[in-house]
Amino acid sequence: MVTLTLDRLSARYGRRRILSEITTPGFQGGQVVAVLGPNAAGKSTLFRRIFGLLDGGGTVRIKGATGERPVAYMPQDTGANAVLTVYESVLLARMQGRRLNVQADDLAEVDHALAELGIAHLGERDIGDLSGGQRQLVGAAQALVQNPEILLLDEPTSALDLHRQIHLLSILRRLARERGMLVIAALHDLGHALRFTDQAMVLENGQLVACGPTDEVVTPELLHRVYRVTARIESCSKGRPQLIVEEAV
Ligand SMILES: Nc1ncnc2c1ncn2[C@@H]1O[C@H](COP(=O)(O)OP(=O)(O)OP(=O)(O)O)[C@@H](O)[C@H]1O
Repeated sequence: MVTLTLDRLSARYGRRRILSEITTPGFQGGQVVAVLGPNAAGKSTLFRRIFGLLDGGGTVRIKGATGERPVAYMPQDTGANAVLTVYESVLLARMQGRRLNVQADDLAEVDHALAELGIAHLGERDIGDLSGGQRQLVGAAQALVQNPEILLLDEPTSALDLHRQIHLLSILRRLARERGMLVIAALHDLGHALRFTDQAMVLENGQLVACGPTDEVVTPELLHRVYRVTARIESCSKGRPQLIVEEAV
């Protein structure tokens, strides 16, 4: 099973230090990990640093990976400059790092990802013509078809309507369990974090201020201290945690 551990991980933009010595326990395949924290806390920077797009001190330790490219990354802004159809863009993501020798199973994976995410009908559309939410789902499909062992998703639900938020997070949690994939997702919706993630790491000003099981990390005290809101957490009739936010302080 794949594990990912961060050891005193730092990152800078120019001379400005953004992340300061982030150290985590080993996150294991099969888990969904939330990366939480207010705006500008350093969540996107952390993803870029883990994916190797930024330099800095410390180590990203990946153990137990079987493939050559174990990590896939879906950035916050998936962009849409390429003149490609949705289908072509997802197929291209599938073929990353390999010669463009498309096999039947590559096409089947693309078909499956588009269908699972509910965007098969968009296959022939140019990606530049999509809505923000449609583009975000295409970004998720591009990441999923790579069959990564570790999947980094930077705010994958930020442009989605409520149904699609729940749908995507449910798929991610199921795939984590089924494939033994480690999913790490930045989320602003702490209710979703409580419902769909196993572990949470909380960043504030580039520092890791809390890390552990999500229901132990996301507490009224943390919400007050880090997010500056008063809130309470209750159980709904189905026993799921419900976050009730009262006011900004
Ligand atoms: N390319 C860049 N060059 C210089 N500074 C940057 C760059 N990208 C981000 N920053 C700065 O790094 C800090 C952390 O930004 P980052 O995007 O990692 O935060 P975030 O937690 O993802 O925020 P948000 O929730 O708003 O998306 C911010 O102060 C931001 O202004």
